[in-house]
Amino acid sequence: MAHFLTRVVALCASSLRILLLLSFVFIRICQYACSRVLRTNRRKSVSGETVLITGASRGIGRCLALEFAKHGVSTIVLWGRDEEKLSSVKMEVEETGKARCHSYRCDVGDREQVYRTIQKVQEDVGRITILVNNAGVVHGGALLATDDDKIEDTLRVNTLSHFWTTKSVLPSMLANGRGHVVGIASTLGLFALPGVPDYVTSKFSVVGFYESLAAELRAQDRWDVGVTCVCPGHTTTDMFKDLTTRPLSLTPQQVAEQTVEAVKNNQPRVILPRVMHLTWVLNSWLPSSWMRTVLYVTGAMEDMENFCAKR
Ligand SMILES: NC(=O)C1=CN([C@@H]2O[C@H](COP(=O)(O)OP(=O)(O)OC[C@H]3O[C@@H](n4cnc5c(N)ncnc54)[C@H](OP(=O)(O)O)[C@@H]3O)[C@@H](O)[C@H]2O)C=CC1
Ligand SMILES: CC1=C(/C=C/C(C)=C/C=C/C(C)=C/C=O)C(C)(C)CCC1
Repeated sequence: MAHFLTRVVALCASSLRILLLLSFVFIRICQYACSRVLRTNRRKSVSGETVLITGASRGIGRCLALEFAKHGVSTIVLWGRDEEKLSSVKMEVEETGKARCHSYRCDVGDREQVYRTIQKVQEDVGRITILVNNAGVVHGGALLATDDDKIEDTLRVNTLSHFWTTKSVLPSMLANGRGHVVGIASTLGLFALPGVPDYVTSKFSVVGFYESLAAELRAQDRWDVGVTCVCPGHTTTDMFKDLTTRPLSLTPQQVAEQTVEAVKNNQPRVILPRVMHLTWVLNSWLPSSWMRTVLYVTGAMEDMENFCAKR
């Protein structure tokens, strides 16, 4: 009898959650439709801004630099470790004839280097008005098979760097009443796949960082500094090149376009592709076995295991 009652209560709880979820989706759709019809989302221009992009020597960072140039920013500052690749991206930006471009070698995993390089940038170029924290690494490997040094490296580059760069540029943004901080997180900051525990942890932390940054600014009634956290799914760059490409995989160009669009719309969170919103909902609202089934059935679980096996 007790077992039967427990099952009934569990079923009622699940149904209630699904009902709440459907109402939430309905409200969100209405809210979106209203904002499109009434155009309440005020768009801002990025023209004349000075953008700093970390991890700009290739992949998403490179596309971001070219995309921001297309949208009329006046100056782009590129950071990375590979100076040859940085120079080549700098040339590509300059060839567009749309923005000035500077590049600096900086290992964002090294706090003192970040502080020194920011200071140099501010002396050479002036104040940064849009910061894009994009640099990232993945080592790959199950928890017990991953070296401690690699775990620390992932957290330093993927997460802690956002603290150091943001602490460096936020004071001037606040003093001037204008700015935007963007973080490139991941859908792996919303749900986990096996085999990359340090990467997943770093990305969940990045999502938390932007939530708390926005909360802190809004609590002080500061709406003049925008905060955007971008969570892309698998993107066809060097980073996850050993992962099976699927129809839902993104190109770095798509991620860059949606990121600039989100800055212009002052959007706090972007999940790409849009259908990935469902995974966030699944993961946070429904029993964990549902998400595991989706990951299993779609082959996502196996893809990541194969990716790790190639490392
Ligand atoms: N590819 C994907 O499937 C997805 C990627 N992302 C995220 O997008 C961001 C960009 O990734 P993506 O373009 O795909 O990756 P790439 O590997 O193509 O590029 C990574 C960039 O980060 C830079 N970087 C790495 N380590 C450091 C470091 N210690 N200091 C400074 N720069 C560093 C690299 O520059 P250099 O080698 O010159 O130092 C490079 O420019 C990352 O944060 C990643 O986690 C999110 C979702 C999906
Ligand atoms: C969950 C899920 C999928 C796979 C997602 C994957 C494989 C994401 C990988 C993300 C990466 C590599 C992020 C890096 O930061 C599919 C198959 C699209 C179908 C819908 C549900």
